[in-house]
Amino acid sequence: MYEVVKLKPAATAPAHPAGRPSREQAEAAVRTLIAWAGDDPDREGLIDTPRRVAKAYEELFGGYREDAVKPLKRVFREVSGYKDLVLVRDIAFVSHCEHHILPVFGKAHIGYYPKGGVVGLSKFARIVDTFARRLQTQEALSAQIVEAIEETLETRGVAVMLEAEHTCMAMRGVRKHGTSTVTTQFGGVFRDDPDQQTRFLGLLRGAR
Ligand SMILES: Nc1nc2c(ncn2[C@@H]2O[C@H](COP(=O)(O)OP(=O)(O)OP(=O)(O)O)[C@@H](O)[C@H]2O)c(=O)[nH]1
Ligand SMILES: [Zn+2]
Repeated sequence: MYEVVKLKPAATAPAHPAGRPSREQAEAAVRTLIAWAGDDPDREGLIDTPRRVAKAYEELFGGYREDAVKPLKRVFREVSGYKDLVLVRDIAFVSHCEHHILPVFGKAHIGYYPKGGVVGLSKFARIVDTFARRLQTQEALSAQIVEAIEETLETRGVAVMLEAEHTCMAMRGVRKHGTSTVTTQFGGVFRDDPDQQTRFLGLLRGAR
Protein backbone atom coordinates (compact mmCIF):
# COMPACT_ATOMS: atom_id res chain seq x y z
CA MET A 1 0.00 0.00 0.00
CA TYR A 2 2.85 2.42 0.80
CA GLU A 3 4.66 2.01 -2.46
CA VAL A 4 7.55 4.49 -2.68
CA VAL A 5 6.54 7.23 -5.08
CA LYS A 6 9.08 7.86 -7.84
CA LEU A 7 9.12 11.64 -7.80
CA LYS A 8 11.38 13.54 -10.13
CA PRO A 9 13.37 15.42 -7.47
CA ALA A 10 13.84 18.48 -9.62
CA ALA A 11 10.10 18.80 -10.10
CA THR A 12 8.72 21.53 -7.94
CA ALA A 13 5.53 19.65 -7.16
CA PRO A 14 3.18 16.85 -8.14
CA ALA A 15 0.66 19.66 -8.58
CA HIS A 16 -3.13 19.33 -8.65
CA PRO A 17 -4.26 19.25 -12.30
CA ALA A 18 -6.81 22.01 -11.64
CA GLY A 19 -4.03 24.32 -10.43
CA ARG A 20 -3.43 25.94 -7.08
CA PRO A 21 -6.56 27.24 -5.33
CA SER A 22 -6.65 30.92 -4.40
CA ARG A 23 -5.68 32.18 -0.96
CA GLU A 24 -9.36 33.03 -0.34
CA GLN A 25 -10.36 29.43 -1.11
CA ALA A 26 -7.66 28.13 1.27
CA GLU A 27 -8.86 30.44 4.04
CA ALA A 28 -12.48 29.40 3.46
CA ALA A 29 -11.41 25.77 3.85
CA VAL A 30 -9.81 26.58 7.23
CA ARG A 31 -13.05 28.32 8.35
CA THR A 32 -14.94 25.16 7.43
CA LEU A 33 -12.53 23.00 9.48
CA ILE A 34 -12.87 25.29 12.52
CA ALA A 35 -16.66 25.01 12.33
CA TRP A 36 -16.33 21.22 11.82
CA ALA A 37 -14.15 21.02 14.94
CA GLY A 38 -17.04 22.66 16.81
CA ASP A 39 -16.09 26.32 17.23
CA ASP A 40 -17.30 29.66 15.85
CA PRO A 41 -14.89 30.94 13.18
CA ASP A 42 -16.33 34.46 13.61
CA ARG A 43 -15.44 34.88 17.27
CA GLU A 44 -12.64 37.34 18.02
CA GLY A 45 -9.89 34.82 18.81
CA LEU A 46 -10.51 32.85 15.61
CA ILE A 47 -11.39 35.54 13.10
CA ASP A 48 -7.79 35.88 11.84
CA THR A 49 -6.96 32.19 12.18
CA PRO A 50 -7.74 31.21 8.55
CA ARG A 51 -5.31 33.93 7.37
CA ARG A 52 -2.65 32.72 9.82
CA VAL A 53 -3.11 29.07 8.88
CA ALA A 54 -2.82 29.85 5.15
CA LYS A 55 0.37 31.81 5.87
CA ALA A 56 1.72 28.95 7.98
CA TYR A 57 0.95 26.52 5.14
CA GLU A 58 2.97 28.71 2.75
CA GLU A 59 5.96 28.15 5.03
CA LEU A 60 5.38 24.56 6.14
CA PHE A 61 4.75 23.41 2.56
CA GLY A 62 7.16 25.80 0.83
CA GLY A 63 9.03 22.73 -0.45
CA TYR A 64 6.53 22.42 -3.30
CA ARG A 65 7.83 25.65 -4.78
CA GLU A 66 11.54 24.78 -4.49
CA ASP A 67 13.88 22.86 -6.75
CA ALA A 68 15.43 20.28 -4.45
CA VAL A 69 18.53 19.62 -6.51
CA LYS A 70 19.59 23.21 -7.17
CA PRO A 71 21.73 23.49 -3.99
CA LEU A 72 23.84 20.53 -5.15
CA LYS A 73 24.94 22.15 -8.36
CA ARG A 74 27.86 24.04 -6.78
CA VAL A 75 30.70 21.52 -6.51
CA PHE A 76 34.10 22.19 -4.91
CA ARG A 77 36.82 20.26 -6.71
CA GLU A 78 39.87 21.47 -4.76
CA VAL A 79 39.78 19.01 -1.89
CA SER A 80 43.32 17.59 -2.23
CA GLY A 81 41.97 14.37 -3.70
CA TYR A 82 39.67 13.56 -0.77
CA LYS A 83 37.51 10.61 -1.77
CA ASP A 84 36.55 8.97 1.51
CA LEU A 85 33.21 8.98 3.27
CA VAL A 86 31.59 12.29 4.20
CA LEU A 87 28.87 11.87 6.81
CA VAL A 88 26.54 14.65 7.96
CA ARG A 89 24.67 13.53 11.07
CA ASP A 90 21.68 14.82 12.98
CA ILE A 91 20.04 17.11 10.43
CA ALA A 92 16.84 18.00 12.25
CA PHE A 93 13.72 18.17 10.10
CA VAL A 94 9.98 18.67 10.44
CA SER A 95 7.69 17.17 7.85
CA HIS A 96 3.98 16.31 7.66
CA CYS A 97 2.57 12.86 7.10
CA GLU A 98 0.49 12.68 3.98
CA HIS A 99 -2.20 10.61 5.67
CA HIS A 100 -3.19 12.94 8.51
CA ILE A 101 -1.29 16.18 7.75
CA LEU A 102 0.21 16.01 11.24
CA PRO A 103 3.85 16.84 12.03
CA VAL A 104 6.68 14.35 11.81
CA PHE A 105 9.80 15.34 13.79
CA GLY A 106 13.05 13.71 12.97
CA LYS A 107 16.73 13.64 12.19
CA ALA A 108 18.38 12.78 8.91
CA HIS A 109 21.87 11.34 8.50
CA ILE A 110 23.45 11.49 5.04
CA GLY A 111 26.71 9.89 3.92
CA TYR A 112 28.39 9.83 0.51
CA TYR A 113 31.64 8.95 -1.19
CA PRO A 114 32.65 11.90 -3.39
CA LYS A 115 33.88 11.30 -6.92
CA GLY A 116 34.02 14.48 -8.98
CA GLY A 117 34.27 16.88 -5.98
CA VAL A 118 32.36 17.74 -2.83
CA VAL A 119 29.38 19.97 -2.08
CA GLY A 120 28.88 22.45 0.72
CA LEU A 121 27.79 20.55 3.83
CA SER A 122 24.77 22.79 4.42
CA LYS A 123 23.35 21.70 1.07
CA PHE A 124 22.31 18.33 2.47
CA ALA A 125 20.23 20.11 5.09
CA ARG A 126 18.67 22.19 2.30
CA ILE A 127 17.68 19.09 0.32
CA VAL A 128 16.18 17.46 3.42
CA ASP A 129 14.27 20.65 4.15
CA THR A 130 12.83 20.98 0.65
CA PHE A 131 11.50 17.43 0.53
CA ALA A 132 10.41 17.51 4.19
CA ARG A 133 8.29 20.60 3.55
CA ARG A 134 5.94 18.56 1.37
CA LEU A 135 3.34 15.97 2.37
CA GLN A 136 5.35 12.82 2.87
CA THR A 137 5.77 9.30 4.04
CA GLN A 138 9.08 8.65 5.74
CA GLU A 139 9.92 6.01 3.14
CA ALA A 140 9.33 8.36 0.21
CA LEU A 141 11.30 11.14 1.92
CA SER A 142 14.28 8.78 2.35
CA ALA A 143 14.11 7.63 -1.27
CA GLN A 144 13.74 11.15 -2.67
CA ILE A 145 16.81 12.40 -0.81
CA VAL A 146 18.97 9.57 -2.16
CA GLU A 147 17.56 9.93 -5.68
CA ALA A 148 18.18 13.70 -5.73
CA ILE A 149 21.81 13.29 -4.61
CA GLU A 150 22.45 10.40 -7.01
CA GLU A 151 21.01 12.29 -9.96
CA THR A 152 22.93 15.50 -9.33
CA LEU A 153 26.26 14.68 -7.71
CA GLU A 154 29.01 12.42 -8.97
CA THR A 155 29.42 9.93 -6.14
CA ARG A 156 30.45 6.34 -5.56
CA GLY A 157 27.53 5.89 -3.21
CA VAL A 158 24.95 7.64 -1.07
CA ALA A 159 23.38 6.46 2.21
CA VAL A 160 20.51 8.01 4.10
CA MET A 161 19.00 7.15 7.45
CA LEU A 162 15.98 8.93 8.89
CA GLU A 163 14.77 8.60 12.47
CA ALA A 164 11.44 10.25 13.17
CA GLU A 165 8.47 10.49 15.49
CA HIS A 166 5.06 10.65 13.82
CA THR A 167 2.66 12.73 15.87
CA CYS A 168 -0.27 11.01 14.15
CA MET A 169 0.76 7.96 16.19
CA ALA A 170 1.41 9.97 19.37
CA MET A 171 -1.52 12.41 19.50
CA ARG A 172 -4.34 10.35 18.04
CA GLY A 173 -5.17 6.83 16.89
CA VAL A 174 -2.96 4.39 18.84
CA ARG A 175 -1.60 7.30 20.97
CA LYS A 176 1.87 5.86 21.48
CA HIS A 177 4.34 8.55 22.53
CA GLY A 178 8.07 8.13 22.03
CA THR A 179 7.88 5.65 19.16
CA SER A 180 10.56 6.28 16.59
CA THR A 181 10.66 4.96 13.05
CA VAL A 182 13.96 4.31 11.30
CA THR A 183 14.31 4.10 7.53
CA THR A 184 17.42 3.61 5.42
CA GLN A 185 18.00 3.99 1.71
CA PHE A 186 21.27 3.07 0.02
CA GLY A 187 22.69 3.83 -3.40
CA GLY A 188 25.92 2.87 -5.22
CA VAL A 189 28.56 1.08 -3.10
CA PHE A 190 26.27 1.27 -0.06
CA ARG A 191 23.62 -0.70 -1.93
CA ASP A 192 26.07 -3.24 -3.36
CA ASP A 193 28.40 -3.81 -0.41
CA PRO A 194 27.04 -4.78 3.04
CA ASP A 195 30.41 -3.79 4.59
CA GLN A 196 29.79 -0.21 3.45
CA GLN A 197 26.38 -0.26 5.12
CA THR A 198 28.04 -1.53 8.29
CA ARG A 199 30.62 1.28 8.12
CA PHE A 200 27.88 3.91 7.68
CA LEU A 201 25.83 2.52 10.55
CA GLY A 202 28.95 2.18 12.74
CA LEU A 203 29.92 5.82 12.21
CA LEU A 204 26.37 6.87 13.04
CA ARG A 205 26.55 5.04 16.33
CA GLY A 206 30.10 6.28 16.99
CA ALA A 207 31.29 8.88 19.50
CA ARG A 208 29.20 12.05 19.60
N1 LIG B 1 4.46 3.56 6.15
C1 LIG B 1 4.16 4.75 6.68
N2 LIG B 1 3.02 4.90 7.36
C2 LIG B 1 2.76 6.10 7.91
C3 LIG B 1 3.62 7.20 7.79
N3 LIG B 1 3.06 8.24 8.46
C4 LIG B 1 1.91 7.80 8.96
N4 LIG B 1 1.71 6.49 8.64
C5 LIG B 1 0.63 5.54 8.93
O1 LIG B 1 -0.36 5.67 7.96
C6 LIG B 1 -1.40 4.79 8.38
C7 LIG B 1 -2.72 5.22 7.82
O2 LIG B 1 -3.56 4.16 8.11
P1 LIG B 1 -5.14 4.14 7.85
O3 LIG B 1 -5.69 2.87 8.43
O4 LIG B 1 -5.40 4.44 6.40
O5 LIG B 1 -5.62 5.42 8.66
P2 LIG B 1 -6.10 5.56 10.19
O6 LIG B 1 -7.40 4.87 10.38
O7 LIG B 1 -6.06 7.01 10.52
O8 LIG B 1 -4.96 4.75 10.96
P3 LIG B 1 -4.53 4.78 12.52
O9 LIG B 1 -3.40 5.75 12.64
O10 LIG B 1 -4.07 3.38 12.82
O11 LIG B 1 -5.72 5.21 13.32
C8 LIG B 1 -1.29 4.74 9.88
O12 LIG B 1 -0.95 3.41 10.24
C9 LIG B 1 -0.11 5.69 10.21
O13 LIG B 1 0.65 5.25 11.31
C10 LIG B 1 4.82 7.01 7.07
O14 LIG B 1 5.64 7.90 6.90
N5 LIG B 1 5.04 5.78 6.54
ZN1 LIG C 1 -0.15 10.27 9.84
